[in-house]
Amino acid sequence: MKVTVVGAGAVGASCAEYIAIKNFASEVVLLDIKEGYAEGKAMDLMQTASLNGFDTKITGVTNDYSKTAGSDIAVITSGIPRKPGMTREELIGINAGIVKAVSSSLIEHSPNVTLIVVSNPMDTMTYLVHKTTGLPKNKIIGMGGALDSARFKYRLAEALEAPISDVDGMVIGGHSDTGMVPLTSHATRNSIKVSEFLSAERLAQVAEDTKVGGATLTKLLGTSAWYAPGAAVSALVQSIACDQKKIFPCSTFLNGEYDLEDICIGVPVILGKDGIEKIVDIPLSDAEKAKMQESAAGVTKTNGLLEL
Ligand SMILES: NC(=O)c1ccc[n+]([C@@H]2O[C@H](COP(=O)([O-])OP(=O)(O)OC[C@H]3O[C@@H](n4cnc5c(N)ncnc54)[C@H](O)[C@@H]3O)[C@@H](O)[C@H]2O)c1
Ligand SMILES: O=C(O)C[C@H](O)C(=O)O
Repeated sequence: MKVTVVGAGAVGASCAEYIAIKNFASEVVLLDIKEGYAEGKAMDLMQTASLNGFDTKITGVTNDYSKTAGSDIAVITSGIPRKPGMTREELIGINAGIVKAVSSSLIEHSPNVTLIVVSNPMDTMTYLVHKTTGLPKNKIIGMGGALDSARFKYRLAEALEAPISDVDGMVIGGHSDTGMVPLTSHATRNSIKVSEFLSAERLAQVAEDTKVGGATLTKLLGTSAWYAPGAAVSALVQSIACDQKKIFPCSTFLNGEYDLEDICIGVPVILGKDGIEKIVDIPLSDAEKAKMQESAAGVTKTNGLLEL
């Protein structure tokens, strides 16, 4: 199993590290445009192999796509992150050109690759890849919901004063400060609805804290987060590489599902060896349906800024 990660910055390196530590891929290629940067990150990571007990071979290259040839999965993290006070949508001007060029180069050398798009604004970047590459839609996956759901579980566990392993929950919709739809009515603590333990007000606070999870970290760190994003990407890569068929909310092209069309946005999917193997339709309340439509309107507005 060969995995390429484009962008050896904060998220790309974290993602490569988690993939290696989980020890399921034979090879990870890190590629960056900055001279020597990916080579340095790869060497540093390889020097953790004997300490962390993995055999994955990590190599770094400067913009040489021939070294990515034959990749089964590629992750696109190249582009700029936001600074405190910015929205993800403001990154479109620079990141659209980068994502378009990078996806085209990856596919040229690995025509059967499954692409995971991370660069922001992620739903729009996933749509861009869908519109410009000709890859089948099951092989184009936007990562956002897996991260947002992890943050939702963190906030739920905090409110419940429960261990995170006791908590389950999912966030669908657009990966934006206003567009996320945390499914509070579906969230559980060891199969008991969390509404049995938390007031409506406390649950609404959990949902709000979840939605601004990325912005909160960006304010604290001065740039956007990387550990949880890297871990979330590695979980998607593992589900595909090991054909685990796990359910994650991912941004995928919709053609009528969830009453939405011509958009990439986060919905639950089954991830296995064929990438997105199934979009899972779950019953939503009227309020959740309305939030999904509102979220989609926001993503569609951002998509309108693309030069396709
Ligand atoms: N979808 C999500 O959930 C999620 C989570 C975290 C970050 N992000 C996004 O991921 C992106 C990367 O974030 P980061 O914190 O790693 O940023 P970073 O600045 O640390 O790393 C980005 C890397 O991309 C490289 N790069 C730029 N143009 C390139 C090109 N054409 N080819 C190859 N490499 C190129 C840069 O040299 C840099 O090393 C940002 O757009 C950020 O908003 C998305
Ligand atoms: O918040 C960001 O800009 C980065 C990423 O989308 C995140 O949610 O951490």
